[in-house]
Amino acid sequence: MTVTPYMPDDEDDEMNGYLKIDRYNPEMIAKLSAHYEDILAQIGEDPKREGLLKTPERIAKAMLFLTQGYDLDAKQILGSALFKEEYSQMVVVKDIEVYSMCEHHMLPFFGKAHIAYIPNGHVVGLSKIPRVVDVYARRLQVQERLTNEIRDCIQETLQPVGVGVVMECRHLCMCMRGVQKQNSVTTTSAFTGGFLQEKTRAEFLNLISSKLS
Ligand SMILES: Nc1nc2c(ncn2[C@@H]2O[C@H](COP(=O)(O)OP(=O)(O)OP(=O)(O)O)[C@@H](O)[C@H]2O)c(=O)[nH]1
Ligand SMILES: [Zn+2]
Repeated sequence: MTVTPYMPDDEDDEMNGYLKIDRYNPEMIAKLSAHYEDILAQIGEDPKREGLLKTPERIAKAMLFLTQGYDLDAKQILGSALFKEEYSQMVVVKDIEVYSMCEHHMLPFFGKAHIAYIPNGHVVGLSKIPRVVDVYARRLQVQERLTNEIRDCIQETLQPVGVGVVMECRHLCMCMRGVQKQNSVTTTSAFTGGFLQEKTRAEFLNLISSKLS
């Protein structure tokens, strides 16, 4: 079996050491592929039929991608782009797409994260906020822990006046199986510092509910 090693698609990633290429090494992919081949047989498929020949390897690569957060350091990523700046109002990055997998069924849950902080002498490079979301989302998760981990990472690294995180997700384990509710959305939130005050929290919630046309 030929295995193509994963390469970061962005030089910046490589330079910052975000991705440890070892995660995608051929030995690891081959080991995982063997397990998935076995699973295909166990569920009643024929792993030797043409359409499935490369499937174990594809799943192995997909799973390594979807769980790459275990090899990434969110605090290091966030801390790599802090800029001294006297801006003291709320910074909000909203509608960040989130794709994660629930730790109970390993089925996807997905939706949006809305994140705000009030700087305390430093601002962070904006792209680092969605990167932090991805680091924690690309692990086996529950939505509540994911929400708290994002909050704690920003609070501890940036030490801002406060952090607010709101997440809205659909869980496929509740849609495709089990209770089979297609439209339910779960909202979680986590706050620190200034966001524990009603006025600040209301400003954040108001900003994330407004639509840009
Ligand atoms: N709190 C929380 N629960 C989650 C999350 N993702 C999935 N779950 C729930 O985890 C629970 C696992 O419950 P179990 O009774 O052990 O598993 P189950 O028999 O598959 O449950 P059903 O989904 O009700 O069929 C289910 O209620 C899921 O809806 C999450 O992010 N947060
Ligand atoms: Zn689940």
